[in-house]
Amino acid sequence: MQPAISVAKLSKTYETGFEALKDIDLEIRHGEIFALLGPNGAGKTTLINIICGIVKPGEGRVLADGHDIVSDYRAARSLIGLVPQELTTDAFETVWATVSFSRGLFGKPKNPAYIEKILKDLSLWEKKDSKIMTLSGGMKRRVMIAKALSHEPRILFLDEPSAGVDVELRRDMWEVVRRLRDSGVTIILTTHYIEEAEEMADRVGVINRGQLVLVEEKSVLMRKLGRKELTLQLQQPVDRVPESLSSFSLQLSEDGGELTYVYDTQGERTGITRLFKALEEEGIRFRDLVTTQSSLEEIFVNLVSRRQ
Ligand SMILES: Nc1ncnc2c1ncn2[C@@H]1O[C@H](COP(=O)(O)OP(=O)(O)OP(=O)(O)O)[C@@H](O)[C@H]1O
Repeated sequence: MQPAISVAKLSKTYETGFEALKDIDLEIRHGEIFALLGPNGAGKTTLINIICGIVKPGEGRVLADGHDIVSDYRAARSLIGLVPQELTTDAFETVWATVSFSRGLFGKPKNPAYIEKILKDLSLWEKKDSKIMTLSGGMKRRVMIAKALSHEPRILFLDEPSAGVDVELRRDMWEVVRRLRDSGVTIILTTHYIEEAEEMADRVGVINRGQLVLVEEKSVLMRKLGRKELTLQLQQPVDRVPESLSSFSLQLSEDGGELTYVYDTQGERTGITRLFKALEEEGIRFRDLVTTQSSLEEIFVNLVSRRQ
């Protein structure tokens, strides 16, 4: 099966000479929620806008379910729905008219039953005859999603879905997005909220200064996050780790004064009790200990700052 989206060697330089994307390779799988994480100005919107045909690509190639987004634009675009960062709806139209009109733009025949379904799924049914300007910000955002879904796309892009949205509504949005994924829609969302990526994504990509610096299963990232380091400051330095402690994969500091042990906080056993017993048997005493744990936030900050 073709990937939902395939991006190969994609670069983009704006007319100002600014290089917004550098040599991006990325494949999005069918049915996944992919979170593209990155600081302001990293290139997230540029990447999404290129895939959705709003910004012209530079070098490279983008396929949507095998269709080239330039040479086979209509086929590619009809597969894609985009919920942009800014709310862009006609304030004087009703919810029903706005969403139906969007469907028409894609040349799709009228399908009131389908429009009814998406409005109900997004809890907008009661508001179908309300003018957009009378809706709350959260409702307006739902309308944006309904518009993006109006032509039955199989791939949905959400650009910063929870920017400027309160915590409650954010949780609501996550629920909506999950339900869409369960119905078979592939979701790509951009965010700079690490919490959002943690909560929602099957895979996470980190983009910084136009480069994709990491793509990883969230579960793998979380396992890395579950790892903790225990550092023991020894009373007496040792010149090597004794043979009897080799099964613990300890790291000895250069001066021999510190031993570091990495363990999994989510594992059934951390091995710490066994380690302490083995140390005692070897006559190795410590005067202090420190534990540290890295968070997704820390991994993210490290990745981003390393490339400043
Ligand atoms: N039309 C344009 N002409 C020149 N530079 C642009 C243009 N559009 C975007 N840029 C620049 O490209 C860089 C990437 O912008 P982009 O909007 O893709 O970032 P982003 O990761 O989506 O950021 P944010 O989280 O702030 O939305 C920014 O430095 C931006 O100023």
